[in-house]
Amino acid sequence: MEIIQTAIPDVKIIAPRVFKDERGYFFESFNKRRFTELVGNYNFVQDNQSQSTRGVLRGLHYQIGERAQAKLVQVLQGEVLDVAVDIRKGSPTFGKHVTAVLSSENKHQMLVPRGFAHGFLVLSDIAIFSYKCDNYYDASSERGIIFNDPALHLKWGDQETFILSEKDKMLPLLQDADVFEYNTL
Ligand SMILES: Cc1cn([C@H]2C[C@H](O)[C@@H](COP(=O)(O)OP(=O)(O)O[C@H]3O[C@H](C)C(=O)[C@H](O)[C@H]3O)O2)c(=O)[nH]c1=O
Repeated sequence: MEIIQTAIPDVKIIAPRVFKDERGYFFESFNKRRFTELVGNYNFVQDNQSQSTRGVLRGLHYQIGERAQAKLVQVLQGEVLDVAVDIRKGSPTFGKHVTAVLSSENKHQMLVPRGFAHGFLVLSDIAIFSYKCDNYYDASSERGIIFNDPALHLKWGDQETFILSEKDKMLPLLQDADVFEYNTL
């Protein structure tokens, strides 16, 4: 398992060690001891999975306050452009983002810490997205930021149109969104 640093120190890309043979491949998709050693001590309590078609954009989402979630995200089928935005007021990288192509091919995972908004755009016909959360879902704590907020300077590839939920179409700009205090996380 190799850890790839990103432009935001707390956001990590994890490249698992893949064993290939004539049958196919094997890799440890999560190993608590190794993960704690190389990334940090997370108590993941909930696994989520979603399936989406090409052009679907889910996000930018997060849970606020005590119900904030760190996420370890991966793609089981297909390919996505994954985005994490730092929304920790006081952070030296506030408003900055990390993007990474995650796919069933590269098997890369991204650790999205608490205090970040997260989203992804599906680049393949179908994508199955699977991720661990270190806090339970709480609908009342759900917040979001509109994916094309000009202040974020996000580049979603050459996609012209996006498929969003009605909820995601109405998300606020970062300037109007609930954010985190850097020194409370
Ligand atoms: C997130 C979540 C949702 N739900 C229910 C609530 C809705 O009735 C239904 C679909 O939820 P939603 O449209 O919010 O699903 P996504 O758009 O994939 O949301 C996720 O997408 C982005 C990329 C994220 O990072 C978040 O983890 C999460 O917000 O599942 C649950 O029952 N439990 C959950 O943990």
